[in-house]
Amino acid sequence: MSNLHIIDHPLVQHKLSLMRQQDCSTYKFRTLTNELARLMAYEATRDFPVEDFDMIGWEGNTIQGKQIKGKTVTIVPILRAGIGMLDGVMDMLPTAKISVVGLQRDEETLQPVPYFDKFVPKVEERPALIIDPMLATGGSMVATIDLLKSKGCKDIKALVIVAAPEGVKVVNDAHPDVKIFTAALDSHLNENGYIIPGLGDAGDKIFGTVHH
Ligand SMILES: O=P(O)(O)OC[C@H]1O[C@H](OP(=O)(O)OP(=O)(O)O)[C@H](O)[C@@H]1O
Ligand SMILES: O=c1cc[nH]c(=O)[nH]1
Ligand SMILES: [Mg+2]
Repeated sequence: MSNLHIIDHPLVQHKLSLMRQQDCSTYKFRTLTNELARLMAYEATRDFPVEDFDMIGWEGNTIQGKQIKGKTVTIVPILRAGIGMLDGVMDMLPTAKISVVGLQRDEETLQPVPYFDKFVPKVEERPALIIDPMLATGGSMVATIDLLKSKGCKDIKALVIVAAPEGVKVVNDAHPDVKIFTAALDSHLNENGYIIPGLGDAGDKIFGTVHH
């Protein structure tokens, strides 16, 4: 699986295991989602290009600094669950512009049903970082990448907390240029399209639309 990058940092793996536990509360799940998003954003931005620039240092002399090159990144949360990662990613990319895509997976067909999108100006000139905790069948991710490419985006990355092999293959086949960053490549999907071992329904856990 060529374009998959598993972030095996000890902090990431520790926090992910806490999220997998059955008694993880909404508060804990939400907090851990953001903590993981922060750490993973750090890794996913490792290959951002930098350029030198001249600046005035503390002595009043001209010194060389480094800055990220090109247009400011757009973060693309997939509603709802992607919102759970947004604060964490923005901690690392505080000037990012936010483009939003709303998709709801049909529980029977597992197909993503679009219900909202709003892109920032000049989205086609920006690197895009899609965020969603779950990559299951890959339908939602492919639909989001399709949308971004239809707007002219050329530099797209995906950041997911847990990925299923089925979904990684679907995304790689449809969009081999898109790098996927994940904390875990899990075993498989069950008959309802849930990732095993996975996290359960991430949107429900982040938004509290589930009973504990
Ligand atoms: O890879 P896929 O098979 O498309 O499944 C993954 C999608 O399903 C979940 O969202 P869901 O549709 O449940 O919406 P929610 O975030 O509002 O709960 C998840 O957050 C992904 O967006
Ligand atoms: O395992 C899964 C699959 C899709 N969406 C989720 O929230 N969890
Ligand atoms: Mg959900």
